[in-house]
Amino acid sequence: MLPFSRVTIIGLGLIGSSIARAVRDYMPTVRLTLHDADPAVRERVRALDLADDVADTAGAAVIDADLVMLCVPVGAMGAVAEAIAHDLPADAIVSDVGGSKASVIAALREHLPDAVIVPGHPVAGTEHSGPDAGFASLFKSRWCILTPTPEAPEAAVERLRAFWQAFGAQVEIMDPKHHDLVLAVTSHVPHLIAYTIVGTASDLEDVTQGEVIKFSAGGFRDFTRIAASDPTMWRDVFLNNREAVLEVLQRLTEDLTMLQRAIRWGDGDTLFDLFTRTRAVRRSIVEQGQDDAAPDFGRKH
Ligand SMILES: NC(=O)c1ccc[n+]([C@@H]2O[C@H](COP(=O)([O-])OP(=O)(O)OC[C@H]3O[C@@H](n4cnc5c(N)ncnc54)[C@H](O)[C@@H]3O)[C@@H](O)[C@H]2O)c1
Ligand SMILES: O=C(O)C(=O)C[C@]1(C(=O)O)C=C[C@@H](O)C=C1
Repeated sequence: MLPFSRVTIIGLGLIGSSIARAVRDYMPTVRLTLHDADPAVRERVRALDLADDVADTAGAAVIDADLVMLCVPVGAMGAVAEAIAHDLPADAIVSDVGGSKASVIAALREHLPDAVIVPGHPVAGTEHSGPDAGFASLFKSRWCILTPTPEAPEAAVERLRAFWQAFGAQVEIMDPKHHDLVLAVTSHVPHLIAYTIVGTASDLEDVTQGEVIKFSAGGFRDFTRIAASDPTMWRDVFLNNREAVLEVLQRLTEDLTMLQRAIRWGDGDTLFDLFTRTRAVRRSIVEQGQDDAAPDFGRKH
């Protein structure tokens, strides 16, 4: 049995269009309605034939939905919730895919005080954005974290679990604040480091007359992939997960200072011990089959 029969997706970039494609592939009988605030995106989505209907307003998109999935940048979640509040059916479940959770939950709750809300976050993505970047297999063998509020009925959480599992995702339930701390460590601060190192190298390019970019080796290239990620999405993530990101950054700064001291004083043991420990972390990830660094992240299979 399908968990939902009338799905609406709002926001049709990488994640929204990937979910639309996955619904088409894995749940072909579901009635799928889409909406994006950008008329050019709506036009493109119509041309790609991703849905039964592409609505011009958020309200019209949700009118008969049993699942409404919000796939906009986290800073826009509140505005979308406000835009659908009047037309949302009383028995519809509202979910989202935002990369931070506590502030999104507060924004959704403010505008939809009586709705059933089951927030989520598929931990899967690429550095690309827009409706052409999506692909149906994006969520296969990846985690999707659900962060339901205490008042969310268990049956609603289970329907969301079934929805993501149908796309091949593994579902984990987590407290929203804990989610925000974990993702600050595993995703948000790593992105900030990539943005920083690529920015610094680009500034240094003037000094080295282009050689930093020209002779960039594999390590730097890997950072440039991450640093090409969508500026709006990531601006919103940092503004909306401020506390957890600042906490992790404080710890990182202390560790960097410790490494700086080790290099200054020729303390090779400290460097060697750290690099040995981090190599073991990488090897255990690979052994657990979670290494997806090798494939092309822009893959469309
Ligand atoms: N990109 C990733 O790797 C990734 C992974 C997991 C979760 N997420 C989350 O998914 C969400 C979307 O990210 P994305 O990568 O698909 O972004 P994207 O830039 O590819 O697409 C976002 C879309 O939302 C639309 N939009 C913006 N404001 C809107 C509004 N008020 N009403 C309707 N549409 C609006 C934009 O026009 C755009 O088409 C974000 O919350 C992000 O944190 C992203
Ligand atoms: O692989 C990438 O390009 C990603 O950045 C994906 C990634 C991540 O950091 O793992 C990015 C943001 C998300 O909210 C979830 C997944």
